[in-house]
Amino acid sequence: MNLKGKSAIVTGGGRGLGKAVALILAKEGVNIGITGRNEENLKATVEELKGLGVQAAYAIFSMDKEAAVQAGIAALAKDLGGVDILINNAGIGDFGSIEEMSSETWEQVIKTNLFGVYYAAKAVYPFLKEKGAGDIVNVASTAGLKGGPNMSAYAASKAAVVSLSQSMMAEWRKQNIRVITLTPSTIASDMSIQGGLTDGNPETVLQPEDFAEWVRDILKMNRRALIANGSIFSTNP
Ligand SMILES: NC(=O)c1ccc[n+]([C@@H]2O[C@H](COP(=O)([O-])OP(=O)(O)OC[C@H]3O[C@@H](n4cnc5c(N)ncnc54)[C@H](O)[C@@H]3O)[C@@H](O)[C@H]2O)c1
Ligand SMILES: O=C(O)[C@H](O)[C@@H](O)[C@H](O)[C@H](O)CO
Repeated sequence: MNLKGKSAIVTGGGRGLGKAVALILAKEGVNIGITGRNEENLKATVEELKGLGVQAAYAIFSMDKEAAVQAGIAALAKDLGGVDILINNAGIGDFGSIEEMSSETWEQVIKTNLFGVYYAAKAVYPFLKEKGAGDIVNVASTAGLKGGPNMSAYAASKAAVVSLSQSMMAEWRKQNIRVITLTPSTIASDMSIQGGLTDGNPETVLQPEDFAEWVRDILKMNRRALIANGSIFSTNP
């Protein structure tokens, strides 16, 4: 794939997975616009990107505010002279039980992770349509394929992103726009450390142990559980 000279917008590109993807694309010669909320991170990342010899710019906005997402994406498209690729990566992981998590937090997770992905794709779409080609990568999670304990809002938001991507794919294929859904498992980042899924050491993933415990509990309930392709399906006995 020759990506040299293309332009990509990476939401949540100031740290974590988004920053890693932005750097990889920049090494391929892609001009990068990153978005986020922390100006210090964004500025430092833009300098790193420029150091790789590409154009780089940032925009600050919150993914849950449609008008702000639209204005921020339009500003980056102007800075970069167009957009070819959207990496729809920004998201929050707020982990907790259904019983204890406040409904406000639940709503905020859905708004950021689902509405945010929708707002950003919708804002980028006219630029890709005009070019007659483009790529949108929506970052979901394995959590969206199966759900799990203490992640009801997060998993529901990511399941919806999987479905939303399929609708985008179906609607926009005629405009030659590819829509790709990523469903990563646990990766050491600020989000997974704060969520108690890892301890920051790339070798240590804590969450699968909880998850295995959950599977054992399902089995104890005398339900049949089938594990396939990283997903768990349980059926009533
Ligand atoms: N780390 C993992 O194990 C893992 C696994 C699967 C999927 N993911 C997904 O990968 C993506 C990146 O996560 P990460 O692990 O790098 O976490 P992270 O917390 O380091 O990065 C998240 C980024 O999203 C931005 N963001 C969050 N809420 C925002 C908002 N309201 N407005 C604007 N920007 C906002 C943050 O500023 C940050 O840059 C997320 O969508 C996450 O759900 C992560
Ligand atoms: O941040 C994430 O999205 C999480 O890491 C999930 O992907 C879990 O790791 C998954 O549910 C494994 O059981």
